Amino acid sequence: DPNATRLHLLGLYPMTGSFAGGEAFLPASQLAAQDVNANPDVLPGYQLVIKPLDTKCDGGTATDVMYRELYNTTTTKIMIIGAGCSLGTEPTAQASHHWNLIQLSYSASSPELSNRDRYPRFFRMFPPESVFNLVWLAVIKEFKWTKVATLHQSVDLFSLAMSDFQEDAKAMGIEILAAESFVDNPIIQVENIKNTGARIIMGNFYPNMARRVFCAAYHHQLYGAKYVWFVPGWFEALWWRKPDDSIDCTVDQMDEVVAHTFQVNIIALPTGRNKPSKMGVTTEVFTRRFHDFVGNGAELLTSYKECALGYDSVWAIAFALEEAEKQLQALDTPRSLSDFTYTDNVTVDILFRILSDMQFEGVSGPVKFDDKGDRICLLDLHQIRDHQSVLVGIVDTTTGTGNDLQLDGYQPIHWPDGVPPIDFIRVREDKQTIKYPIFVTGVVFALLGIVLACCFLAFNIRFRTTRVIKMSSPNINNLMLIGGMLAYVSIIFLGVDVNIASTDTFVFMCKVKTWLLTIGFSTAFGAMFSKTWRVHKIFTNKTAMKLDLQDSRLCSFIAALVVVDVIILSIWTATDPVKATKMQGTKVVDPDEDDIVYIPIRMMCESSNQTYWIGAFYVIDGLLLIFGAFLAWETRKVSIPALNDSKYIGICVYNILILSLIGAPVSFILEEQNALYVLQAALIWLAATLTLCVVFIPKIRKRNDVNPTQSTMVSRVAQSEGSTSVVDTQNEVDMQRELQRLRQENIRLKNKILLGQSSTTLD
Ligand SMILES: NCCCC(=O)O
Repeated sequence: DPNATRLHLLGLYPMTGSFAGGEAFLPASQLAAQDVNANPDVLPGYQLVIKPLDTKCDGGTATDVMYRELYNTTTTKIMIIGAGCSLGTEPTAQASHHWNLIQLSYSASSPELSNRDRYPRFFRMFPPESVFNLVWLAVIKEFKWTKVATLHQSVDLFSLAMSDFQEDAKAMGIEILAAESFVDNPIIQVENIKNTGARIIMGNFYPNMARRVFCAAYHHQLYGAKYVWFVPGWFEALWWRKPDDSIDCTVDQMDEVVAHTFQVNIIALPTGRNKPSKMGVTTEVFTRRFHDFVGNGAELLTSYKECALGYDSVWAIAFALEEAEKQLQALDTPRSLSDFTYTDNVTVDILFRILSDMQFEGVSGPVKFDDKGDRICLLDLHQIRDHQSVLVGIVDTTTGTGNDLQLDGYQPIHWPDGVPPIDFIRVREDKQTIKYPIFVTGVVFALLGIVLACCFLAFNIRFRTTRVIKMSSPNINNLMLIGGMLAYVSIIFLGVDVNIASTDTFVFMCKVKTWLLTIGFSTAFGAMFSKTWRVHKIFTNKTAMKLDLQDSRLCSFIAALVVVDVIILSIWTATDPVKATKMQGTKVVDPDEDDIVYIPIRMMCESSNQTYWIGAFYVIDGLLLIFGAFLAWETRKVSIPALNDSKYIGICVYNILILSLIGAPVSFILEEQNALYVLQAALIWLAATLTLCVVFIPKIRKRNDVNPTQSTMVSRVAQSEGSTSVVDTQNEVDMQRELQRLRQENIRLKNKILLGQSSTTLD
């Protein structure tokens, strides 16, 4: 109608950017405007004109183009249609109501846009993205999955939808194994998901980011029959095949990785629906007309089925304007749409009420907005197969009857393995116990050690009156051997685990082992060092007095060490008793079946503060070793091999230090029970055996040696030991007397000199 008044709509369409749906929504809107204008019964006397602007799916651009259009042009816009992309819709819808403009988006789906306080004049033909959670949850429920991971792009559209999903999933008892988000590079997040072992992954991102996600999934092997991916369904067709310089995956690789991915969308073009819309257009007719209207209509419609929402949006606007015109005419002071200005809050209120109550049959199905201005609609579930998106089920959210997934009557879901994959790798406990042959070997070595110690003991007793053995303090040597035997016995107790004993017996054995090892160490090294202490005392003695360093004195020293051990062990046992605890090792994936992961479980006997108790023993025994090393150093010049063990003590301390330095850190790292037992048993056995051999073998070899030049010292030590049986030859007695006489003479002369000096001074 050439006389018709033009009603200008400001159209915001994303023609490029993350979501370039404008290329389909714009022609669909223009087709609708053409149909409205051609229909004399709709909005008579008016003609709809859309002024399309490209938002580039970008908030800044959308705001800029809208402001310019509203400020700089002479034509007043009566409404805004768009934007198509939430990034452009949120800032424009937050501002447009200040011009008293109703804004109706055909596809923006950010849940943020449901906020009536921030977007008071906003409606949309598309539901909020979080609605798709209903389908996700329905599928999860259908296949009895209980563990999922989520991955989303950090923008309101996806963040809000995903946090709603996580809340609803948790309420349903579904565990979120990972909740990852990214800005523009999802590689680390994809790897994190892989590491959690998740198999069901819910993804929310724009199609350009989806390509990056799936390319990363390809590189991290997070795809295939064992994985299920969900992504939005409003991506353009074949979105994964679009040329994209930001990814390093070939088209074939992308085909492989997206196969069997699920996509969820609204049902924008219900198939087989012959019910004509209010405009008298069936889905089929719309499809045909769209093909005719646009050159590449078929391709566009395949890419963006939701463009039917662009068509219905313009019709909704036309119906609202038509009704508003009637209501404006009926006002006390009649007016019309052509009188609209940006300060007119009457018209906008009328339009708002009309749209809020609107209900009509569109080509996309029933059109109705809820109290937040969101579209209520049917949802569908598609699966990508052979580069096609195949409809496999629907969820009807319009009836409020439970939101169950309806799979009957649709293409069956294809599972590459024939069955739905499991939602998480199966975790099995791998009880780690010490193997019998290893334990038996430990027992045999321990017994061999005990036999060796018994042989040394027998030798010590048999030759206790022999000069060399007598000089080396046989009683104290016997204590050293007993200490060694306790250490050997501890090897047997160390190998008793829950495989061969009850848990109570295991805990008891564990305690006994600690007692044996601690007391054995103190006894053996206490004995060794006490002997050296005596040698040190004798050779640093500056007086002629006879030293009281009999064996009983040395035994008291050893007993004191043992008593300290017993006190600490008793307090430990009483206040912080060891208990059997299950220790989990590092998970190991079954090499033949990567759905199964084994967790090594070790039965450990531990107490809460055992680090401190063990630390106390490390300090005490460390000090003992330092003391021993000091004595060995101090007595290094005593040239009586039979008497002085300092060289051997040095070797023993060195052995213990080396074995401890190797053993302690390796024991912390080792998780495998058998390897740990072998290591600990071998270290105890080596420490005991080396110590006993280093001390006793030289004595066996030299048991018949007698060096007359050392007999005076021999005598002196023997005296200190309170012995009377060995050194009472006349020669030695004479030498002893002579030495004593010379010492006394020496002291007398020294005193005389000192007295002489004093009298001189006095003079
Ligand atoms: N319905 C999807 C459009 C994308 C967006 O809201 O940004």
